[in-house]
Amino acid sequence: MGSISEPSNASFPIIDVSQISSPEHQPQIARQITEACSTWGFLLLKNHPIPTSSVNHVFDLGHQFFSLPSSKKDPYPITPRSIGYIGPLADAKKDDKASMWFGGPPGSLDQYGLDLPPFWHDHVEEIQDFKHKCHSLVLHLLVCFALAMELPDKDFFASKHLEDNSRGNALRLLHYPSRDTSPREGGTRMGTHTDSGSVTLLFQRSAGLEVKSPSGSWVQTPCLEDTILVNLGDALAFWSGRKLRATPHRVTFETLPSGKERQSMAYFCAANPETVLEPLGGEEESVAYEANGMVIERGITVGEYGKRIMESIYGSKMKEENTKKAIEV
Ligand SMILES: O=C(O)CCC(=O)C(=O)O
Ligand SMILES: [Fe+2]
Repeated sequence: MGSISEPSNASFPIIDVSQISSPEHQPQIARQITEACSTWGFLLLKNHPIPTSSVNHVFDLGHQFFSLPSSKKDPYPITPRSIGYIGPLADAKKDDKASMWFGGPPGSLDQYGLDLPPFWHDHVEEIQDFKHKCHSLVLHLLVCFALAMELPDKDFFASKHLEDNSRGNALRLLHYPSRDTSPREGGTRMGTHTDSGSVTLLFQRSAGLEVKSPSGSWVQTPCLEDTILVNLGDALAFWSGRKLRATPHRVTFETLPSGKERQSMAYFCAANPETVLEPLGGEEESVAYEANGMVIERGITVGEYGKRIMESIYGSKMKEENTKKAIEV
């Protein structure tokens, strides 16, 4: 593996979104965000509207939860509704990280509380509130894309990302444990992948994520206090006619050695399942859009795309499962 550059704040896009709701400043912010998403497919938001206290609270809850003995977590494996836990070295790729998933529309954590490890029973409201704050910010970003792409309706993307969409929106708390000895030669913390949906918000407590830079080299993303890392998924990249990019990223033992712990949290937002993915701009693309070993075809729905990803990973029995789980666990 080649060496990984240190985070470079000089070239990595960092965008101030304090005025994202102001009609006067929105067009300029929209241009900056869209430019970053067309080149890097990643950016850091600073002065964003999600209170630091909310972010820290969910991080602290996550830390308490991940510190519990396995007996309090393992009996609640992730379910088809994308609610539940998966421990280190337990997913198909044996990645050395743990995840706690909170999938589904508002209310589903109340409705399917039995899927949750008991630790979370007293914290459902806080998690749902945090998901709601994340969703509101994603909607702002989606308006920015439509404005900068000069679509006739600035809500073109946002109106197709309902918060109560049954499949799309999930919060994932991640914990990369520290160990005295490396668990496996050649293993990964999180394998190279692109996200599948539309927009991901990533909160980090320390550095460790690597992304493919526009020049093709792997670089570490900067990790600055009170910022949110944003990246895009394949469905939106395809739908935008490839104006927006879904960029490969990963976490390796090289940048996050086994002796080092790391916590992050990702909010994944995907379009409503009935949304038809027809590339905007209308140009005929001779090169197929390939992502995570699958081709996305024109006219496919977000729901069908999700189903195919599931089937490609789990086989044809998994018809009604959620997309996120399939790609990211
Ligand atoms: O741990 C991280 O920071 C990356 C998480 C990620 O890429 C994902 O969950 O899809
Ligand atoms: Fe990811």
